[in-house]
Amino acid sequence: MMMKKAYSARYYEILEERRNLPVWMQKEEFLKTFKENQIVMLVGETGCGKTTQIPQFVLEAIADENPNPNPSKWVVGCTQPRRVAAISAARRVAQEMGVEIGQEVGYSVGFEDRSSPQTVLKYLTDGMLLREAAADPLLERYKVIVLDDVHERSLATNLLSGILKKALISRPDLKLVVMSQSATPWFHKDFFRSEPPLITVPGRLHPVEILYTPQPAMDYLEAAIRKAIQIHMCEPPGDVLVFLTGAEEIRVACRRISRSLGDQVKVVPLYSSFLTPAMQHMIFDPAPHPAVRKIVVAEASLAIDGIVYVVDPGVSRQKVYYPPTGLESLLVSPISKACAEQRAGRAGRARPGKCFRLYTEQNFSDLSESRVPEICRSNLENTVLILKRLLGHVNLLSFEVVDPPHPESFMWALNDLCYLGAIDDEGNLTELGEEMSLEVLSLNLL
Ligand SMILES: Nc1ncnc2c1ncn2[C@@H]1O[C@H](COP(=O)(O)OP(=O)(O)OP(=O)(O)O)[C@@H](O)[C@H]1O
Repeated sequence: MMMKKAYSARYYEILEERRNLPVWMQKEEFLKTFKENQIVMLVGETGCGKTTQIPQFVLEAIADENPNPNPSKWVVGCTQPRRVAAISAARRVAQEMGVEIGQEVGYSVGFEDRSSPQTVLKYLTDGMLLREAAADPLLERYKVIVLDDVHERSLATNLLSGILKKALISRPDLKLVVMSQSATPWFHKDFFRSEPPLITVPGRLHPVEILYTPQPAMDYLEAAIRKAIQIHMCEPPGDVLVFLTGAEEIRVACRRISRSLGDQVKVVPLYSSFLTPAMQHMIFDPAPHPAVRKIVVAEASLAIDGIVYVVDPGVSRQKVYYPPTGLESLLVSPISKACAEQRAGRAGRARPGKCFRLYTEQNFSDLSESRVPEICRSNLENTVLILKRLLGHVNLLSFEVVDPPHPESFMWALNDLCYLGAIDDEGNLTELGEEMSLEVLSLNLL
């Protein structure tokens, strides 16, 4: 491949693990499809190897076609809706490729940029790529963009769909890979000029038994802590993944579980502001002894091996918009059925597992089918400010995105911004509008 150097024994060990991931079964099909098309769609279950392997296949395809590539012109950018996923994937892929993080493989999230002129594969949040598009709307420094986890329907990935749609027409040399865990509006044949090929990677999930509570838990934090302890006391060996909604709750739960079970378990918190390299080892490495059970308490999940039990309280912290006040807030809200199924799926990767839902079967049937796109849960005035700042004179009504808001809502947002003095009669940002857009950008996209 591209790093011409002697590899360590660990490199070959990891290579063996990688070759067992489901995406490797379709590597040749992917390489051929990628080489023959400008856009490729890929759908694959959690843990099949999308995030870590596909960008490396892309590097291989580019190297096949360009024997002397110029790193400053053919960077592969892989977006993630969450920081924790971008950092974790970059570190893992650097290890898999036997390179130092920040050199050939890097990441860029929030205020942290671990990339360099040598970087050929950069993991970044979708918000960071959107910011880069402000200065470089055709994304000239990228040869390939891999958009990951588009099923999450984040605002930034949605806005990137409009930017990429234009860039792909202006730059026939730019390529796009869109990856998802399930079918998404990206796959509708009308969004791009022609229908892109779709590669489906079959999962290898074992059956997962779903257990509901007879009554919904009144205090989901308390119920989740008790369930984790009970699983350890009553269930055969196997690691546990507990979903909670934020750093504070995760810290409380970790403390309480550790206090109750002591060194019979290894309790690991997983949230973005706490993802040090040492923490990452604790999350992915098996427990120090087979008799010790690993319990990961997470706000969002990564594909972690060895999980057999999942505790799902049925909620997550989500952006919610309340039109009468125009305010956006992060509220603990019910997840969708699709999200509940993905959470359950985390239990069945290694062997048959169990998912303990801390709510009733009726509560599950009442959940919405899939996640509401973030653009529909956001204050559109903020979205207009972001677009105006990033794209200048863009005609918002002709800016097509995969998950479009109602066209009239754009008009209302523009009217309100004019009324506030953030936009002038020609639709340009005023000085006040520039200031407001800067604030909105840093709050929404970092
Ligand atoms: N940071 C890491 N450290 C160790 N192993 C990892 C790490 N990240 C991923 N892996 C391994 O690679 C496998 C594939 O993970 P990957 O994130 O590529 O899957 P995925 O299909 O993208 O899953 P998802 O859709 O849930 O993101 C995991 O099951 C795990 O074995």
